[in-house]
Amino acid sequence: MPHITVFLTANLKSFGGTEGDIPKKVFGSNRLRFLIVARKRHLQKKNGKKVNDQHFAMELFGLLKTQFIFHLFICYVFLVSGLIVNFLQLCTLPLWAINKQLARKVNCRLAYCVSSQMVAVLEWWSGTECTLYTDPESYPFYGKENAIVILNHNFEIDFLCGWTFCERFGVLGSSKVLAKKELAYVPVIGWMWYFLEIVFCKRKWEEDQKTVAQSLQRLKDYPENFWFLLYCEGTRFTPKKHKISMEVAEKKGLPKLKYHLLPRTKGFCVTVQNLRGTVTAVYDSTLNFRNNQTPSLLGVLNGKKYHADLYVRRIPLDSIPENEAECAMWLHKLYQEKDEFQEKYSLTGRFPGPTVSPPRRPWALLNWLFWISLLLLPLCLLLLQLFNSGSAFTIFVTVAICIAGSLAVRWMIGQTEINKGSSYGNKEGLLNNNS
Ligand SMILES: CC/C=C\C/C=C\C/C=C\C/C=C\C/C=C\C/C=C\CCC(=O)SCCNC(=O)CCNC(=O)[C@H](O)C(C)(C)COP(=O)(O)OP(=O)(O)OC[C@H]1O[C@@H](n2cnc3c(N)ncnc32)[C@H](O)[C@@H]1OP(=O)(O)O
Ligand SMILES: CCCCCCCCCCCCCCCCCC(=O)OC[C@@H](O)COP(=O)(O)O
Repeated sequence: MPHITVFLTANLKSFGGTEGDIPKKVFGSNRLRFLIVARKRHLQKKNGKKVNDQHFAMELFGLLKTQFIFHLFICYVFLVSGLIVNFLQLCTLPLWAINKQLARKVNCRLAYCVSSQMVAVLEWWSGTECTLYTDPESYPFYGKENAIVILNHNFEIDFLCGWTFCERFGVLGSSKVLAKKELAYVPVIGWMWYFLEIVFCKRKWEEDQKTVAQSLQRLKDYPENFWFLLYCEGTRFTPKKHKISMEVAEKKGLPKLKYHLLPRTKGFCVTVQNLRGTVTAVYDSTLNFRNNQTPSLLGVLNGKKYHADLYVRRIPLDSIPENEAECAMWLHKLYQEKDEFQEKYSLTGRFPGPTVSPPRRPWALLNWLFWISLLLLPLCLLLLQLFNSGSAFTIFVTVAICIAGSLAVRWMIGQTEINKGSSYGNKEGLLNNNS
């Protein structure tokens, strides 16, 4: 109880209360009662109606979610559990030589332990909602076949929304992406991807041509259903990158796009070529957020609720041309259609067709709660022992480790931020550079 009182007092202003709301000589739970009454009065004034206890509890929970201490704890659980998973993945190395398919299955489950934590934070902590616009005839295929997913790349958490859909259709552990090589070095996620056989590229075609094709060939006998995600734009949308890519479009005689960068076609063509016979369809996916929201991972950590709309069209792989030039033109045409969908969304606030909200499954939450309960006790014991020891040196070292850990996670979160993105696509043609 005392810590809640301290917390509420510290946040009195953001709670809408004033110092005058709490009599000076009232302490403990009585002080808490005064604080709650002050907050309820503020909410009542704001909403113009009586505030019930449930509404008040939700408000309080919302405020708790913005507290840095909780973010630190979430990141601690993510980092430590992630490193444990990385270690376990390393232990599966001998298994690859004995039973490759079993090793792959084990690694899918281990990867799920990590990625589903981020999904749990999105779905259960921030309460973000995801609506799927799709043809009911395609729905039964989702999660039951291998597919190439094409997605627009405008949002900092678009990959996380993708993961949420993977989770809801049961392919989260096994799903793949054509990712830039830099991500392979990101602790936890990048290291985990190595064992998931994620396909990496340097975004230099001369070097990627061979390695990407080889990595794709390895997926031919993958033992689990997977979605292979391709961000054909190759980089995240910024006004500068858009302007340059439209100059390229003009030079190539292609129609201009308003909401997308000009797609890079080589990765798509090589993927279709190498996964023919392994995947059965392309899921053309267009993502947007309601009310022009610009979601971020920090927003999600702060408990901010977003509403994602995803429009998915299932296109059988057989209908995509085999010839490379035709395949490239097919992709350009697809992006012109995607641009029209975005235009309609910006005018009407919705995509075409019927909607469905595939339900959240409990597994991501259960996995997260498992790691929280496993790692909370050791943390408490460590902190207790530390402060009981009274050794200034030990306390200093622990604080230094905590600061280093926090900076590492902040750097990882930075990888998702568009303003810290690469300069790829900032310069036309051969002048591209990835730094
Ligand atoms: C039911 C539910 C359905 C769906 C649910 C949704 C999703 C869930 C699915 C799966 C989830 C799984 C995992 C997700 C988890 C995390 C993902 C995280 C992030 C990773 C993402 C990335 O890292 S994106 C970056 C890397 N990927 C790519 O770049 C892919 C696209 N790129 C290519 O294909 C490239 O061709 C390449 C990389 C293979 C090679 O790169 P290079 O630069 O060498 O490209 P090109 O040779 O193509 O470039 C030269 C050609 O491009 C023209 N050009 C030059 N300048 C520009 C410019 N500024 N804009 C556009 N085009 C330009 C140039 O003229 C050349 O043209 P050519 O005609 O000669 O080709
Ligand atoms: C449980 C929740 C804990 C949250 C705290 C932990 C945060 C850890 C975050 C790790 C995130 C690492 C995953 C990286 C995915 C980034 C996807 C992405 O969008 O990459 C950008 C590239 O496509 C293109 O790069 P640019 O050329 O635009 O530059």
